[in-house]
Amino acid sequence: MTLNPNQLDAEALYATLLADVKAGLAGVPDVAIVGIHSGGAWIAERLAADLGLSARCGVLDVSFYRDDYAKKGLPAEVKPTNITFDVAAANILLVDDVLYTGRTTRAAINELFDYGRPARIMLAALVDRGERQLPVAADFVAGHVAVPKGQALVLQRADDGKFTLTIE
Ligand SMILES: O=P(O)(O)OC[C@H]1O[C@H](OP(=O)(O)OP(=O)(O)O)[C@H](O)[C@@H]1O
Ligand SMILES: O=c1cc[nH]c(=O)[nH]1
Repeated sequence: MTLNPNQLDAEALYATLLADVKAGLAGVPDVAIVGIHSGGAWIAERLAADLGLSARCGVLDVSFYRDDYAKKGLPAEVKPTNITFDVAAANILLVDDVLYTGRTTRAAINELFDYGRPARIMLAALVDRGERQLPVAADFVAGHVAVPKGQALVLQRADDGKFTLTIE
C-alpha cells in the first residue's frame, strides 16, 4: 500500500504488519524475533508480545557493524545488543521501523551471524521508503511512502506503548 506522507497512521500500520507476520509465520518452527534499536526494537517487542514469543525476542544495536563506523565512530548512545536465544537453526524475524537504503539491514545480518548460523532470516518493516542502495527486500511491510531526501521518518512510542510516525 502506498501511503500519503501527510497521513501516516502508525497504529494502523502496526495492525497490518502484525496480521501479515502472523499469517506468514504460521507453521514456521523455532521462530525468534530481533528488533533493531531503537524503533525496530519497540516494534519487535510488541510483535513478540502479540505473538506469544516474548521469551524469544532480542535487540540489536548495529553501531559497531555500520559500514561508516570507521569514519563516524559511535553515536552518543549505544544500547547493548541482547540475544538470549540460540541463533543457530532459528528462523529469525528481523524487525526495523523504516527500510531505506538497506545498509542497516546489512549491518544487522552481519551482527546476527556472529551469534550463529540461523536457518533463515526474514525481514519485517513498518514502512519502506524505497531508494535502496543494496539488494535488500522486506518479507513483510505494512506500507510504502516516498520521503524527500534529507528528511527522516521518525517513529515514537508513547508511555501507553502506542506508536506515532512523523516526517522530520
Ligand atoms: O535502510 P537504512 O538506510 O539503513 O535506514 C533505515 C534505518 O534508519 C533509521 O535508523 P537511524 O540510523 O536513523 O537510527 P534510529 O533508529 O536510532 O533513529 C531507521 O530506524 C532504520 O533503522
Ligand atoms: O552501515 C550503515 C547503516 C546505516 N547507514 C549507513 O550509511 N551505513
